[in-house]
Amino acid sequence: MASVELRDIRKSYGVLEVIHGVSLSIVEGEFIALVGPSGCGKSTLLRMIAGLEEISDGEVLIGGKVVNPLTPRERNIAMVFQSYALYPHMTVAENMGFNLKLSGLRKPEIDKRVGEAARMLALTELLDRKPSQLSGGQRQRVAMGRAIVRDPAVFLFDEPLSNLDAKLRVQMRTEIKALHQKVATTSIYVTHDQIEAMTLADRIVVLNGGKIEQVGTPLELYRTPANLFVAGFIGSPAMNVLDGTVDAADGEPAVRLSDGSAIRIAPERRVRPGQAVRIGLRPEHFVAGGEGNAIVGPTLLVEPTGAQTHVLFEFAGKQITAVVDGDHPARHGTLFKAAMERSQVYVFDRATGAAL
Ligand SMILES: Nc1ncnc2c1ncn2[C@@H]1O[C@H](COP(=O)(O)OP(=O)(O)OP(=O)(O)O)[C@@H](O)[C@H]1O
Repeated sequence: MASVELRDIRKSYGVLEVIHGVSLSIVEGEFIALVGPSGCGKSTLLRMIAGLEEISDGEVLIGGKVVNPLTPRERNIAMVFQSYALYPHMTVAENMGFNLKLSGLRKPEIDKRVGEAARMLALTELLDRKPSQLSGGQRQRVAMGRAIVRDPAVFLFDEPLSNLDAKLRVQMRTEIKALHQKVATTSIYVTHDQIEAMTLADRIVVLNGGKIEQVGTPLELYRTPANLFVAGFIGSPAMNVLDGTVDAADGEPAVRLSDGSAIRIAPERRVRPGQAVRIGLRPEHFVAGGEGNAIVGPTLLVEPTGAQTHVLFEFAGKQITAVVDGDHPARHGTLFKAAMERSQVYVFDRATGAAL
């Protein structure tokens, strides 16, 4: 287990800089998720920590020691990829122990470590099978087992679950979390799935265009996003965004929307009259049919998911999503009214996107 520190890391391919100075301190045993849209630099950053990609500028420290000149093997990290990269001609046990064999460990020690990891991952019964005789989830568990047996200082995961079907992803997510609770090895996990990041991580790093937008616990990012980008990225279904201008309604601070209606906002928002803003309304914060701070429009689509129903309705020329109780009687074509607490109306500067 070790701390990881990134100090003003940069990466350029030729003249093109794709990572623009990333600094981050990860404490021992922490589980960090790196999230962001495709091409934002998640994998590049992870590969630089792993030593698989040269660092153009800045320093990576593992356990307080600068590792820039070290090879991946010397960094004592283990990486789990999306493709399991198992050797097809070897058994599960041989796959898991292969790296230990390469590093000269004796057979009794290898067997002991493989046995322990197999127990932890429920692979004991499968140790004599070949990868072709395993399901996708089992293969991914073997790939994790191969990482665990090395007892590395840091685990790096690059979208390890993206080849699995939806149900298995959820199951494996739980297993990874349980595993981290057992072994508590410092982990850095790249995903573009914000639910995966929210459920697994102690802290999430939101990357955009090679820069960090915000670092925080899952709930910090959900409740107090630093800007519109983070607000739109964290939370599912995504936050609804409407343009407006800061005004007052009945003497209270409000945002006037394009259709002329006013949505009241919390008095502590740092806004000035006339300021061009965007408000953010989370689908799950709406109260269907509620009075007061509400928007109304025709229902376009009703999507039952079981416990909850997603209602898409039109307001001010935009499609708005509301999450309501599964038994809500919303119907296509009827008017849908959605109210919200003023404390739950997020406000962002329209020019900079910064939370106000
Ligand atoms: N070998 C390379 N040469 C030039 N540009 C590259 C190279 N590898 C990656 N890039 C660029 O660097 C940027 C970051 O890529 P990276 O693969 O790290 O993104 P990512 O966030 O992991 O994306 P995804 O979620 O799609 O895997 C992208 O703009 C990509 O086009």
